Amino acid sequence: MTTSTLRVLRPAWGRLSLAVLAGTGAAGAAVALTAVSAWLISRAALHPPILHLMVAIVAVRACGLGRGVLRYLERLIGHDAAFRVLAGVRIALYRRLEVLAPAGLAGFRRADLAQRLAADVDAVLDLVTRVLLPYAVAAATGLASVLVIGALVPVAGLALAVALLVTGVAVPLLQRVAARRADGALAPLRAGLATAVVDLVHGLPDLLAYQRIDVLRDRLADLDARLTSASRRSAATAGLGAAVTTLATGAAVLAGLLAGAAAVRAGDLPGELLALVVLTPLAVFEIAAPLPAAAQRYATARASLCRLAEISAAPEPLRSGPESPATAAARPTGNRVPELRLERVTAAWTPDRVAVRDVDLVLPPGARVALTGPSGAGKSTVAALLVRFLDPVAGRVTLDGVDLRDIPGDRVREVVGYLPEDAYLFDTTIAANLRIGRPAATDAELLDALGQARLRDWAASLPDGLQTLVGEHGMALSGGQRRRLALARLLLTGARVLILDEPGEHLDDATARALIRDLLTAAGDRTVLLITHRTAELAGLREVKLPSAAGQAGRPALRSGR
Ligand SMILES: Nc1ncnc2c1ncn2[C@@H]1O[C@H](COP(=O)(O)OP(=O)(O)OP(=O)(O)O)[C@@H](O)[C@H]1O
Repeated sequence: MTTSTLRVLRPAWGRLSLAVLAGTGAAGAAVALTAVSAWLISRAALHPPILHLMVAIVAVRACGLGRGVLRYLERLIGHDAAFRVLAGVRIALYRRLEVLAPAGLAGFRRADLAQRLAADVDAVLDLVTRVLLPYAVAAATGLASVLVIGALVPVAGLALAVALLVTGVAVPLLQRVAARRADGALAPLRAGLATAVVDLVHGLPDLLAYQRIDVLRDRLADLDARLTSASRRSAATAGLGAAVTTLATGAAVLAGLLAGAAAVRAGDLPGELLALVVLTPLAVFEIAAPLPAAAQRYATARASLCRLAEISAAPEPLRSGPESPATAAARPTGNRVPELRLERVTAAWTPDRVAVRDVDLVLPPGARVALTGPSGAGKSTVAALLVRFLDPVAGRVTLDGVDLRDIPGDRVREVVGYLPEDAYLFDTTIAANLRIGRPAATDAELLDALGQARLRDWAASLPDGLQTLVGEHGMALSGGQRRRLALARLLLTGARVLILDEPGEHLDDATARALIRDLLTAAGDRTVLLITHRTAELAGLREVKLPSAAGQAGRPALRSGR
């Protein structure tokens, strides 16, 4: 097991040990049941007084009952431990996502990320219940059985030990060599397939319109073929493992029979113990048989853990650390509208590409500024810098003179609110979507915010009012209603600076103008930075223009907005 695997399991060691103990007890009871039964049948054939058999009869009953009870306990405790490990991994991962999003996740595709968060995390469950527990239980039971059989007939004990080593160690190693690439490729191939399917679902209308569905279908078919081939190779090695295990079982039983019979003939073993020596390996192999499959699952689970480790190892996009008391005291709180500044800021989402270069921008308290520029100039990047989704690689962003890098991101976003271009509406009610802005808001406050975004009459006209469901991505609403609802949510946050990224996008000119007018009115004394490329929306705003991306590369410094 790798150190990262051990680290994942660490929080549940106590419960895992208990589960191993119960599992070993259950497996031991199963083996003992076979062994004692074999002895009992043989001994009974000699018609001894019934009292000579009483202990064995009670032992058979105890083993039969104990096996069920201990097995139940193993399942209960083992799954409890597994779910605790799973919860720990999930929480750690979500905490990491919180730190990384959005800039640190730029290198991950969404469907792939979803696959990592779902299927790869679930692999942890397999690791505990189908790898660790079977191996630990089989090792303990196998060792005890080898010792008992070996004490009776050393050669039979040795044969059992060799057969168990073949099943539990040699076969998995051989399988690993044979299916190394296949097992490791399964998780990434599944993720690739998920990404392609999500692409297909999202792009279906366009592909149908262009009659190019074959493009994605071919890609899906190719991925599917590779996944099938990897699964087939993986299944073939699993089948081979099962065959070798069956052979090893047969060999151990045969060796037990031959060596046992020789021992009986030599007078070294009472005849009634021969059945025990011969049949016990069968019971042991029932416990050892799943080991090759467990080892194979370990290979898949390890690939999944590696994919999770990639998320943990992704570099943090923002400088983190505790906020100093001086910064906490200096940063604006309450209703005061602060000043925001970008000073010669250069920023990049990925190390190889600068998104904005040497940008200066001042947003005095209460300012109304329109940030314009051609597509790709970096307007949304400036917004991301102002809400500390991204830190500059050069220059600095300040809030009332305090460098944003010294203020935790969520504290910045209490003051600076952001309405992204594609503001997300959750598939729930209007009220629940609004309360993301202010969880404790009363219905009256929600209605007030809707009123500021000019949606109050519409909401009042709905049969379910605030409890109306907005549908997936807010699809039950019109484009304008979606934007206004997102604006109402932003207004609820109490942020004193509002960054609005293309709020009129995809709306007709008249609707867009009406929306901008309404939001500027709703903004009151707050600072507003409106990102737009529509000159129709500029009325009454001071314009700050970003040059094109090509222009920034050629001309390093941009001075504007003072
Ligand atoms: N979340 C992100 N992850 C990675 N790169 C990004 C991200 N957002 C923007 N970029 C990159 O930063 C550069 C500037 O893009 P940005 O979206 O800031 O420009 P823009 O002026 O807002 O464009 P548009 O008007 O088309 O929305 C582009 O090269 C873009 O690919």
